[in-house]
Amino acid sequence: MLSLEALRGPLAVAQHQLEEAAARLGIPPHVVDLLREPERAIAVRFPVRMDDGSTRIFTGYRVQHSTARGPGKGGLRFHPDVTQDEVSALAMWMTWKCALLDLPFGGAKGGVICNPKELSEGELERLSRRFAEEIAGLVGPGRDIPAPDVYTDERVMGWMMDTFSRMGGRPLPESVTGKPLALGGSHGRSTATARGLVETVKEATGRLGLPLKGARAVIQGFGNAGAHAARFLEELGCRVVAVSDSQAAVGREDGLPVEVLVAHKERTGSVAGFPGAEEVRPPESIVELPCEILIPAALEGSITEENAPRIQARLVAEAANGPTLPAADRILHERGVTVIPDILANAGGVTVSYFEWVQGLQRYAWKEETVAERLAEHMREAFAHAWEVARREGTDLRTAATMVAVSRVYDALRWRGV
Ligand SMILES: NC(=O)C1=CN([C@@H]2O[C@H](COP(=O)(O)OP(=O)(O)OC[C@H]3O[C@@H](n4cnc5c(N)ncnc54)[C@H](O)[C@@H]3O)[C@@H](O)[C@H]2O)C=CC1
Ligand SMILES: O=C(O)CCC(=O)C(=O)O
Repeated sequence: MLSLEALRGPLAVAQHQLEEAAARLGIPPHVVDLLREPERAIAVRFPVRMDDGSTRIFTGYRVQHSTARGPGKGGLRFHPDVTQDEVSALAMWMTWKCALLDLPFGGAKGGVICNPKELSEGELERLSRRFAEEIAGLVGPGRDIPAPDVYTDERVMGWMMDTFSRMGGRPLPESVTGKPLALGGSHGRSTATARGLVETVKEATGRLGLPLKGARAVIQGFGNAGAHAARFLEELGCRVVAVSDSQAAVGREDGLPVEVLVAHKERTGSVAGFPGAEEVRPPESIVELPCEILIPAALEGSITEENAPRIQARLVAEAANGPTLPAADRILHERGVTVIPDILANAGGVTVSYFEWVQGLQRYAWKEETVAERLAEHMREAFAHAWEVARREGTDLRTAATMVAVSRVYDALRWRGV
């Protein structure tokens, strides 16, 4: 058994979380053994013609961790550091997230090793379409439904849906979620992760007696999840005192004006050099700044045993998947810092993806208010359930949320005869 401090790789972290929950639930060893590794995984290597006439070879993965509760569901990441180990962990977290929210999905995830910032739009389109063709045998509306994740967006989802539809010989809006509205996307999907996150922050701060008005928020990662979270927290009266992206971190004691900062990032490609803000150095130390609410919204492993003792926030809401390593989790729990775990805090994205899939199957679009109301209701219910289990079992919220999820997956496996 590895010590908590040695658990750093995403799959080892996810397996540890599973084992912790399974031990408390008394799940039989063969079921834990089954769930420790993905059900199905493919690695593909494929050529893409570049604008200069050369051909480059890319590697990508699609991993289905579990389809016990329904078709695989999960995002697709384009990033230079993607590994099969990472994608497998992300797929396992998708299984728990969908089970916790009681969505009729299993868990899956995909990734392509590439740096989309260095690709032209044409190269990105050819890469997306070719990757879609390579994984088409494994995915599909009733088997596994991709969605956006880090450095992928509605454009990429549109190209993938078009590729699947051409291959299937008919429009297949239900094959991908996070699509543009014009292709059957859902109202509210682009802001869903952040809306869901903020709903859990409201639930947690209410129970902790922490007023949101005037609360200081620090956000690591200023993309889809992080920037929208900043917007919604500002609307609730929080001061967003620091944010970071892959290039820099900036802060301002009286609060950064979020809309102006978003426009600056759109114009320059980074939050770096935002007028009137101070630079935070090194950027990763942003998680240690004084604040009430810390939102990791970038990549895995940013909260470690080294920085956890210096974290000043009272509440950590994980927009990112896997940002807190197990040794850091223990330190934060002992220090009385509440962590809303990824599988709960960022589940708004997949919840609205589920709504989008249902709308695609029904060929019937819901109104924006319907999506918003149902999302808030799902998030509040999942939060209340995890909170209640944490109190009853005397655990942190991550263990409680994972216990709820693992017991639901176990239930499905038992009824399937496993
Ligand atoms: N987009 C979605 O619906 C969902 C996203 N998530 C998770 O949220 C996290 C962020 O995803 P998105 O916002 O969708 O991606 P995105 O591609 O829109 O944004 C990622 C942001 O993180 C920043 N970043 C990258 N490396 C960084 C670093 N080392 N330090 C600080 N910032 C860094 C980038 O500059 C960018 O601003 C990921 O962990 C993802 O898995 C979770 C659930 C749903
Ligand atoms: O919307 C989805 O299907 C999945 C989003 C995702 O990848 C995640 O929740 O980590």
